[in-house]
Amino acid sequence: MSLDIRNLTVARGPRKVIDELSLPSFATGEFAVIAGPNAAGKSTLLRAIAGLLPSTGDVTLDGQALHALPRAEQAKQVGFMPQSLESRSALTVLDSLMVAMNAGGGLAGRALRGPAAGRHALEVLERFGLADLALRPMAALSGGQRQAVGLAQAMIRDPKLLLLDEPTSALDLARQFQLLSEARKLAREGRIVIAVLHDLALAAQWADRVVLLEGGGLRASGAPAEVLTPQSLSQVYGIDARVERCSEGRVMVMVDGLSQP
Ligand SMILES: Nc1ncnc2c1ncn2[C@@H]1O[C@H](COP(=O)(O)OP(=O)(O)OP(=O)(O)O)[C@@H](O)[C@H]1O
Repeated sequence: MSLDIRNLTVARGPRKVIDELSLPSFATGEFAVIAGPNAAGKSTLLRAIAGLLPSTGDVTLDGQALHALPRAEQAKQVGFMPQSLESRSALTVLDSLMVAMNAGGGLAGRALRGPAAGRHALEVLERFGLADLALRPMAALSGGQRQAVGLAQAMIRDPKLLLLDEPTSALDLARQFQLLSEARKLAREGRIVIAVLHDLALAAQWADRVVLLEGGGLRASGAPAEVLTPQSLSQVYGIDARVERCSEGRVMVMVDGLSQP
């Protein structure tokens, strides 16, 4: 399976935020991270791939034009975990998963309501270590708990393509580790997983590939050690940074200051 993005253009208001963007293909098993400064267009790109924002150009999954599929079919192929953590919902965590399961027509070939649906939702919560939260209202969760539930919601239909928008922003160090190792595992099981991350140390540690965006365009794409260099960080973020190479090909990024204008 591959995800191909060619000549993607996305406008927000009157302005083209992403203009004719093409990316190297993403392949099954891959965990890719999209990085870049604030307002680079990372969330816009992710939402456009998910079909949540109108776009022109080609987004194909396994050669199939993703956005030409009926909405329910798109929702089965693509799981999207949004950045926003707000929830005033009185729904329980378990109910919120059932809603996610049935949105856009539900899971193909499964009993969608009643005990079978509840069992499926519980299995997914168990997989992510969240079964204890099943009966808690969404509004009564901490930001980090809500973010962890967001991953379970995005995974409820077992999508082939999983898109995560800043999935670790509210998580403590242990849960960041847990979520990113889970994200990589989900990729290795036969999916494509793409996450927006600001933390370049986490990107370097976990990603197979880093896609660096700047001003809605592609600045670099490749293995973390190729993409995260002092030169590229200076050009894209305007920082003086050291990039240290550690064991297992990992890199560590240390920011010493802002580049001189
Ligand atoms: N709803 C909107 N209406 C108009 N412009 C928007 C809207 N949302 C985002 N934009 C603009 O689109 C551009 C890209 O925003 P986007 O949220 O995709 O960036 P980002 O790289 O995800 O940023 P951040 O790291 O700050 O979350 C920005 O210039 C932003 O102001």
